[in-house]
Amino acid sequence: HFNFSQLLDLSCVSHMPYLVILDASHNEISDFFGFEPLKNLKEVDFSHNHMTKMKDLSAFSSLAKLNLDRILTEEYISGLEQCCGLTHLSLAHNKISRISSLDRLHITYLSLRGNKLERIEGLENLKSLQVLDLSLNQINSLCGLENLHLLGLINMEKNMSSTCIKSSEDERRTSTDLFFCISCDWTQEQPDYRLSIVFLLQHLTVLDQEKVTAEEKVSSINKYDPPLDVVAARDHMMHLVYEMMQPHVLYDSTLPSADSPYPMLVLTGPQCCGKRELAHRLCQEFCEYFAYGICHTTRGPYFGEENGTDYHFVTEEDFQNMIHMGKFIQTVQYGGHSYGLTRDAIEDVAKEGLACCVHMELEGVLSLKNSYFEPRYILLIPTQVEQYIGHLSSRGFYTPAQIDIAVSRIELYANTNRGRPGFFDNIIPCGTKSKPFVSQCFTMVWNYLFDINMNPNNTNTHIHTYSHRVNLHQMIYILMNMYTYT
Ligand SMILES: Nc1ncnc2c1ncn2[C@@H]1O[C@H](COP(=O)(O)OP(=O)(O)OP(=O)(O)O)[C@@H](O)[C@H]1O
Repeated sequence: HFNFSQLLDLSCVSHMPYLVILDASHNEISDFFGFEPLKNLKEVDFSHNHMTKMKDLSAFSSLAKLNLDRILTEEYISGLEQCCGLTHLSLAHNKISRISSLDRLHITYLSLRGNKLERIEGLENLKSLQVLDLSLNQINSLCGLENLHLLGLINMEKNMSSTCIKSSEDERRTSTDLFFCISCDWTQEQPDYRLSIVFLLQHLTVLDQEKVTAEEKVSSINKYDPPLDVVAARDHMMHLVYEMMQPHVLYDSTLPSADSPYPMLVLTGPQCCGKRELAHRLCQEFCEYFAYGICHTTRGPYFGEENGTDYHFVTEEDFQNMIHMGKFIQTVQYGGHSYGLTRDAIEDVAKEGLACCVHMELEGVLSLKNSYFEPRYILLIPTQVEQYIGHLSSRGFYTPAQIDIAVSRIELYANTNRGRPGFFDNIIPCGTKSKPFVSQCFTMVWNYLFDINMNPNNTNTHIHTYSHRVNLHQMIYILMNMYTYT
């Protein structure tokens, strides 16, 4: 183990074939002349020297650790790609503006601190990389690190302050896309600085020399890609708080009584699976039991839609005002628009002595499940994807991207049903080849109810003798169960 000082050349060590560790740091070495590669050399520290030209390193194939910090030269990485045993490489405080020729190495530790890097490139194939120091550069994006799954320690201190990544409207964010769509500022004073990096590099254990805590990991996920339950809990909490800030109003028709909650039916499933049409038809055909709960939306009406029938169409500003006035029970963002169900919409139906029937996406269901309402939930799930795509396309409203989102959400519903038994009270698989979704579902519902009401021999007629709420519950119960038998 040699340590020199004021050394000018390395010829003296060329004749030490068994040398394993060479520390030639902090000298005056400016060239490699006369230094022949040593077969057993494992660790070399050439840092803090004055080389203007680096020797071709291709002959140093046995090297495992190489320190080339502060050697003040620009073109020194030559033949590094041949050092296939290299695991630790330090190139700090040089003038590197581009990373190259490292991609075939199995490096686990890499320091590029204090260089002139503006972007991270050439590291994407360093799959074994565990520790990376990129501090003191001018980097403004983490793009290029997204596939380094073993990266546990990173130092990004003192990089350029600029907004690196623009936010995206696209809801289908893959983890790679997220590298582009999280808006973060690299100044460490920014509150989101750590969270955004911890989120993007989820295997990190140390960031900027500070341990990444479990709390930070959870907060970063909740911030940038929150699970649906978290979104729903926040939505519920927000509406609850705004409602509490308003003068107290007693919604007597929808308050749960001691023995039974207000009866409500929620049809859920991916966009355009037929739930809206089915809800309307149920409310028309069984108008003595159900009425449609009209949601609010900020999207514009499609051709043929009427304000106050399909939705209350409102501006984003009005929608926000309604949120602040504590009007909503739940709201969701879907396809870039806001949708929400107000307490008044349900109360209007309840005042007529009817059960409220609404349709909504899964996020709405999750939020509603946090409230004191206890609806029954029916999931309508397309079983034939091609037919479902055809159905979406034939409406002519949706872009291919919107169709892709709707189709991908079939899996979300199926997974929720698989993973949470009892989450949906019933499931209607829709989409046989011969009949469109809604007619098929409706015919099943209608025939069954018609049979109960009209057939004098039917023992189920006792539903009419119960109290009104119980009747309504019974009706919903029947709806739930008939699919189990058909
Ligand atoms: N209050 C709400 N909460 C959650 N989801 C809602 C709410 N109101 C509507 N939705 C859902 O938002 C999605 C988009 O609604 P929109 O009316 O724009 O869709 P659509 O293309 O007409 O499809 P659909 O026929 O399913 O309504 C639909 O799946 C709808 O059920």
